[in-house]
Amino acid sequence: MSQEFDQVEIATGPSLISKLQECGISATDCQKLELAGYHTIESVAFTPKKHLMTVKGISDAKADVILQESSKFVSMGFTTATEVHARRADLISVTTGSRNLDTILGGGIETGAITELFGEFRTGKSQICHQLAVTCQLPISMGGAEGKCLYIDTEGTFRPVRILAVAERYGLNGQDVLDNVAYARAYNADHQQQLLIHASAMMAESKFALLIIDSAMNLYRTDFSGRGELSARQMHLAKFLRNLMRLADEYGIAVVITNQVVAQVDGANPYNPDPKKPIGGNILAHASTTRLFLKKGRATTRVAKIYDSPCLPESDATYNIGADGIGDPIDEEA
Ligand SMILES: Nc1ncnc2c1ncn2[C@@H]1O[C@H](COP(=O)(O)OP(=O)(O)OP(=O)(O)O)[C@@H](O)[C@H]1O
Repeated sequence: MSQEFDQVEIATGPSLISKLQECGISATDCQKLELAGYHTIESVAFTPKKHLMTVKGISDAKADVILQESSKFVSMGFTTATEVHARRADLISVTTGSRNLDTILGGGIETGAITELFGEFRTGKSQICHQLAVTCQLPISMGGAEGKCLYIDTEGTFRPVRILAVAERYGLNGQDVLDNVAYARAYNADHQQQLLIHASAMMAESKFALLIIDSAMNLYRTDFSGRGELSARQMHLAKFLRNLMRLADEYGIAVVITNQVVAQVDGANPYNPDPKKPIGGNILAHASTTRLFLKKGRATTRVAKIYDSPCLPESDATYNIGADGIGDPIDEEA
């Protein structure tokens, strides 16, 4: 099975910013946009004018022309619900490796959206990320999305050997699979943000199907401390999440972020002896399309619960963390 995605032509995907030159936007202006992280016409079309004007060398009048020309390439008006329904039926999902988990997720991890995995330590958040880094490369018929993976690690827990173990399970060439995972370690919240600009440039060049941030909040917890910095932290986080959403929209990739939990002290349910809630507040809650709460189960099993989704019911699934990645509990597999 070939794992070469570089040669894949993106026929219906995003249009490169240089294409704006065909409508009279100068090469220099296209370069300025690229330097500011706008690599596709879609990214420009989805940006508010006031943000475009913050790009060095782009004046009020220029921003107007650029937005006007960009809008000709991107459909941004009304459409019928029938068309939306048909488009959603074609949506590709990436398998988690566990049939139980895929079922409650409506088929797997949705592309073009943000999925948040949150839970205590050792619940398998990073293991699921490693699993998805492989399965996103599978053919669509096998539950994949036929694209590469971009992995941003903020905790230093990325282990290529786990990728190799999962690749072997699916009969893929380990070396090819590793070559299709672009890895970066983020060292602080600014760097984490900056990496998204590189990510956007890479996605414009070749076909990526998945972006992982493991974990999204870790550096925010260390870089911003106390209530005094809460507002600055949330503003920084909001910008980061907006950029993540932009990438999901623009390139149709699946974005998976992991998150930690804290004990819930205020407004806790008296019937729940050990209430936990994800960190990041409302800003993170609203940015994630689907939130999955992971809990420990018996031995190597774990329980996932849909916590918040626009169209999935609240339901539970049990999965297993094995040597070859995520699967269903062993007795069920048999
Ligand atoms: N090679 C392996 N074979 C089987 N199980 C493994 C293997 N490597 C790790 N695990 C299991 O995966 C679990 C850890 O999962 P993971 O690191 O994904 O947790 P996490 O939720 O990301 O935790 P944290 O918040 O600490 O990062 C442990 O229970 C560990 O036993």
